Amino acid sequence: MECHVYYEGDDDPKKCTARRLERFDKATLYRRMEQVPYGVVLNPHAEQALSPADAEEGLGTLVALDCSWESAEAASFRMNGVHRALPFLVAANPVNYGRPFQLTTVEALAAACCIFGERERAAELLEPFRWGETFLTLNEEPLRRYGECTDSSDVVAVQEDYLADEDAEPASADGE
Ligand SMILES: C[S@@+](CC[C@H](N)C(=O)[O-])C[C@H]1O[C@@H](n2cnc3c(N)ncnc32)[C@H](O)[C@@H]1O
Repeated sequence: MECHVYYEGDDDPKKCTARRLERFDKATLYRRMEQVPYGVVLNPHAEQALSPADAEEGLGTLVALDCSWESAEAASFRMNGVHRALPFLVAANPVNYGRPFQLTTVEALAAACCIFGERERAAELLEPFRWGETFLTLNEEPLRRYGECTDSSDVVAVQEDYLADEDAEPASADGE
């Protein structure tokens, strides 16, 4: 799976996972939008959830936008391709550990590889990050279940299980 990143460059360069991916030759970064190839665009604002059915649509290419979360509004995702949101998964990076949906660029690319059945590629992307393996272990079950789905509506149905657990947690804590 080829990994491409449109690099906005407005986030802390020391913590930027896309720059580290480029340094380790695991993804290609672009400073100009028109240079970014067509593919499955990982876009948290997309209406449809990513599923194994999208693997062929993207022609073996994944695209992410690396920018700060402040500037990651819907209008920033102008890349050419099939736009998909990742379903419920939690971050393992130290900045957002345990937070659902807001993944780093490398976590998002690795999650998409797993959903497309390319777990080895996911592990390879995460290898330069000390918390990389934790992302795969923390999300092992949902990633496996999403990867077994047929289409986006299946993925959303599986996601409901995890969202229901999230809702239940504060209620049980309060319910003493
Ligand atoms: C907003 S940037 C933040 C990058 C961070 N500065 C870093 O160093 O990795 C994260 C990118 O990963 C992808 N991404 C993260 N969470 C996602 C989700 N829930 N659905 C789809 N794409 C997601 C998007 O391309 C998003 O723009």
